[in-house]
Amino acid sequence: MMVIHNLIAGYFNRNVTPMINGYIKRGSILTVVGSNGVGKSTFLKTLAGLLPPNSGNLEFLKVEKPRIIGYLPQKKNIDCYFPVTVFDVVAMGCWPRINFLKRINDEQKYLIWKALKKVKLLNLMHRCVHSLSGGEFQRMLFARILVQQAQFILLDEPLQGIDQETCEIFLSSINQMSQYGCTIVIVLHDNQFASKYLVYDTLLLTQSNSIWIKSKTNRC
Ligand SMILES: Nc1ncnc2c1ncn2[C@@H]1O[C@H](COP(=O)(O)OP(=O)(O)OP(=O)(O)O)[C@@H](O)[C@H]1O
Repeated sequence: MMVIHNLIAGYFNRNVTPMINGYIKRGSILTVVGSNGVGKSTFLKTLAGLLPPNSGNLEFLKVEKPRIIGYLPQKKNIDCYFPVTVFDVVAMGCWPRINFLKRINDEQKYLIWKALKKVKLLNLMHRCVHSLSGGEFQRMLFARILVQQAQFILLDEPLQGIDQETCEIFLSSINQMSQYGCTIVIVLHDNQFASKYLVYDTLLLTQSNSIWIKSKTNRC
């Protein structure tokens, strides 16, 4: 379980989010919603450890501290012109598990292949990432998450620019990962669609307040 205590996320000394208190149970799904600019991505980056909290703290119960955190950023935060292929980007999901000097083994290659198949990108695996469409790019990032097999997964608008069929594939994979015990936090603009596939709690952020809405289903 992650405990969030009096957390204010922001940049340098500029506070962005309101004060947030709550906890995220292992194996649960939390959606983060709110209007543009309210601090959803900033909150996610703070959970990922990419930004230090401006105040308050985040704490994992010791036994549950995840070794690997999976993070799917928004496309605008990624350099799409870096000369790498789709396979290379998805293979980065293996990096936390392999020695820097070692090559990817057959088991890991199979994992990458399975992830690319799941998101329907097998035919584009040797393409340079700068030539992908927005939706293909998002599918590639999701495949990397699948390969990572992290216990704590943070997804920043994973459904952005994705067609309905692919949304269903993503949401059912997210569901499966949570059933295997992964804890998942997802920033969404519209969580109505997701509610058809997932059972989740919601953190609603406003300029002045944060409201933690518990799921009606008692899942944990
Ligand atoms: N690197 C940064 N440095 C300073 N301020 C930033 C930085 N990134 C974002 N901000 C500001 O922080 C605020 C919250 O941004 P954030 O991206 O977290 O909002 P959001 O709720 O995810 O918005 P959206 O729904 O538009 O994606 C905005 O006012 C934004 O301009």
